[in-house]
Amino acid sequence: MSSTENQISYKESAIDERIIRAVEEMGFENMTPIQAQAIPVMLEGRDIIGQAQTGTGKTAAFGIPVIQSIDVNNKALQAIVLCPTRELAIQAAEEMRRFAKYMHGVKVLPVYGGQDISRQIRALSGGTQIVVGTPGRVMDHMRRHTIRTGQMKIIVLDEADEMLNMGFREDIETILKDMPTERQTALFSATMPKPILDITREYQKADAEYLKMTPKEVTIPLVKQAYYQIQRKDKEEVLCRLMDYYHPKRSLIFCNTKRMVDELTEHLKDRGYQAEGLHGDLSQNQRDTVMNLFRSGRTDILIATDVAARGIDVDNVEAVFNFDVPDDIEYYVHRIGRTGRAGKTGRSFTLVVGREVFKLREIERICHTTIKEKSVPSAADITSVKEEKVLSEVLEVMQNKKMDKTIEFLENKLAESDYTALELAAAFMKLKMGDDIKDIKIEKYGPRDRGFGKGKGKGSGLGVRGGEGRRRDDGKKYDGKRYGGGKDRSKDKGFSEKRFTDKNNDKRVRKDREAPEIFKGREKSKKSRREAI
Ligand SMILES: Nc1ncnc2c1ncn2[C@@H]1O[C@H](COP(=O)(O)OP(=O)(O)OP(=O)(O)O)[C@@H](O)[C@H]1O
Ligand SMILES: [Mg+2]
Repeated sequence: MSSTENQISYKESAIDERIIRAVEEMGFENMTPIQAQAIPVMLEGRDIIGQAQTGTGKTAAFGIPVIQSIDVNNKALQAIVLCPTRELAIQAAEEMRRFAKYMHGVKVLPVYGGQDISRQIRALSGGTQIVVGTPGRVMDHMRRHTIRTGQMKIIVLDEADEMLNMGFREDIETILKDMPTERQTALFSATMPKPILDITREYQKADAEYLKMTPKEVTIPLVKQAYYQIQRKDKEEVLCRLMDYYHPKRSLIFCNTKRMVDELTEHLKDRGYQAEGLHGDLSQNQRDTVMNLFRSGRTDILIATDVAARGIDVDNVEAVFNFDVPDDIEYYVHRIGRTGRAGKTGRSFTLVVGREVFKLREIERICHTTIKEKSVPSAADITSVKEEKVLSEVLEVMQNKKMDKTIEFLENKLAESDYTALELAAAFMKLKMGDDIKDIKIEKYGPRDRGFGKGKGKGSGLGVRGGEGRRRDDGKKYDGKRYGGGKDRSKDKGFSEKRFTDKNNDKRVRKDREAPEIFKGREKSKKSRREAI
């Protein structure tokens, strides 16, 4: 992790030595800031809201104290961690199991929709003390009395803002009501929009600690952010050029709809890229297979809807592409946060068509970040990058392989031909480089877009956020009305300016304004778009 002054090692903390042993084996040396601040508070048994940038170790910030709080002699369920997606539940459960490696007798179980329930029931009856699950499936088990909350001590809401926003609010309330009132409630996320922060007060004790580790900049500075102003028809071409130019080790590409994910996956596969798609319409098995392929590196490009935006931690994701500009600012933050994790650097690329540039300006303004406009690499740029790459591979072969026999063979062949050795080398390079890159000219604007995107945008109304139609893990539709306690949603308009600011420090007054022309009609289309995720 990035070094800061006053680093605290795990050894200096009140963490159980068996957990420290496991954590050190995982290669962690010093606590990240959120861990250093949150772990002591949680070990004291106090309620907490932990807000820290993406990839800064929030899982350990709650995972370690949850494990330490378990009474190993008690086989009853003692803690629940709720996550918005199945993939995240599996991931968080796995990380917690690693922390608990030497805490013999602690049992952690992931529980999520789409998985055989009878198998889960058997596992639950075998003395599981910590459940990590999606709200829908946890509720299901509560109804069946296969999860009993009577002896629960801690509940953690990972990606709390997302879960409360997505329409899990009722489920979460039901789960909380079922738990002993003396329980400890912890909420974590990289983003905590103010309306959500207000809601959280209902769930926590009055002395709850709000730890905000996010400086002004909500996005992680380790991610170099760029955008490309292009025409819709060139999106695929530009994406491929960027991948060829930067050739990231592993990439995550986000689209706004399931359909787009499928189309783009096909397109990239046709062009010879190793890509897999992930979205909510796939079966659990398919989702698991795709995630495993990506995690193991057998596929280096994952194309996904926002199901993969929150919390997913895959090593060496060097680039995140927003094939579509996300609808919500939070999603921009979480999507690009799949890279630049645990102190590593990363890049993000956002493809912007026409007036979408105003959305980007809004994101920049609210996140206090800079997204640099860049021009698309030309066919010549990519060719020279490819040439350099092939040449460096060739040089490696020259240094490391015995070539006497091959040289002899080529000498004989050349002697019989009119070709020079240089021509032969050039032909081999061509062969290795594949087809010539089409020299299509990429224009910034189409005839209808001309004149947009120049100068600073006036704001987009992007802060108008809705949960309408967003789909949940269990396939039910989200009920936007639940958000904000069923209040009139129009009141939520424009909270964006304040969403990332500390309540006490926020002196700014938001000028009321209407969404510019371009985003009128957005409300209408939002529902159908969300349903397609
Ligand atoms: N102290 C540490 N030292 C080194 N690596 C760490 C440390 N703590 C956590 N990590 C690693 O950092 C990565 C990111 O951690 P984690 O997934 O918990 O981030 P997060 O804050 O929850 O991010 P997000 O907001 O995206 O969910 C993981 O691979 C984790 O194993
Ligand atoms: Mg996380």
